[in-house]
Amino acid sequence: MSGLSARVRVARDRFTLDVAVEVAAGEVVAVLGPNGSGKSTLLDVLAGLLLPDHGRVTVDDRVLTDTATGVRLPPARRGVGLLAQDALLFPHLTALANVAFGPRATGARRGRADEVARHWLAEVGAAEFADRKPAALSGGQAQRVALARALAAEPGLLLLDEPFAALDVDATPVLRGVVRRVLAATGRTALLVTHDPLDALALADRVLVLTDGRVVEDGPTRAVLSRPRTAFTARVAGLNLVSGTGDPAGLRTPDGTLVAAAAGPPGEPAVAVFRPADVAVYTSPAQGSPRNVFAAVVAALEPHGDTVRVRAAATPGGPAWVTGLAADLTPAAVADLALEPGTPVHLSVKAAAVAVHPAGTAAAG
Ligand SMILES: Nc1ncnc2c1ncn2[C@@H]1O[C@H](COP(=O)(O)OP(=O)(O)OP(=O)(O)O)[C@@H](O)[C@H]1O
Repeated sequence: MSGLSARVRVARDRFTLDVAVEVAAGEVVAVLGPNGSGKSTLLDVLAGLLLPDHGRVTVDDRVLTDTATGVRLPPARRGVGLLAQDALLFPHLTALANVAFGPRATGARRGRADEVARHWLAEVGAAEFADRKPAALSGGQAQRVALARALAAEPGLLLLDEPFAALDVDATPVLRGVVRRVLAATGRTALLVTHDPLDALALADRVLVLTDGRVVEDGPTRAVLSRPRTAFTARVAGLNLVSGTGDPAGLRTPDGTLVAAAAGPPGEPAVAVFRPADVAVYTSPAQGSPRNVFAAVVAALEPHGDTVRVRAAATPGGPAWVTGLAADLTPAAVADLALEPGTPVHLSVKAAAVAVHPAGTAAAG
């Protein structure tokens, strides 16, 4: 098929990556996953830096790796471009020469290579930096040049490995906008590894979630992030998620707790999802309209924009699914309640704020 088709198995002592990944021509797929889930291992295999134990990787029907037939094209001959966290430009070359390097290496004459480089520098809004060396570029400017360099090689597959992770907060949205525009304009097939759900929402058509070397979620970006099936996806999407079984009154957890909500799919695996902003925190049990109240202890207090995100942990002997739930409070409320790690609390969320979705078998994550 055109685009990327990869079946990859890499076995290590305590970790096995075993995935099949298809990215249609022109599609952008984001790969999310906890630390150690295998994202870098997957990218290394696609880039040709790591030979899988078993696997086959094709881009636009060209075989790049095939362990069955012994094919292993080296990184430079795969037609796979990489934009990493750091720009990794040649320090002694100008931005123009950095971008022209790829076309030169594949045989273009100097004048033609410079022309191609100027085109791509203009595409990423970096034309004015053409004569500067990397030391005279900001992080965001250097990343633009690195993106131009990756695109100048006309890669059949573009790998974006946490491309904004090393940038200032101000530079990230600007570069994200540049990447978005360029991906749309050039129709590149791309795989994006990121920790930021905003990157996935802004750039990717589809999201894959890796956990322990397996794909546990795969679907359109918005659907996966707004209807997460695993606790990890819910966490990155900034949502609370509780797994259990659908019930006419909401969701029943394995320990028998009812999470009240509009009806769930009766008897089927399901997840209850609610936003941290909809969770109230009390130091004594709350009363009132139909609401859920879960006993917990404060695990951590994290700054989160204008609010404080209260991370909860299970009470001793209490149900484990409470661990990781989040509530967003104002700093004043945190002070009023005298919350600190270890404080026993009650988390309260109205049934109307809880959505129950059918879940795949990965719901326990
Ligand atoms: N060179 C290596 N040799 C042995 N084990 C490794 C090596 N590189 C990674 N691992 C292990 O393989 C597993 C997957 O690691 P990988 O770096 O692919 O995860 P990741 O999802 O990219 O994580 P992160 O988000 O932290 O970058 C981990 O258990 C890791 O400790």
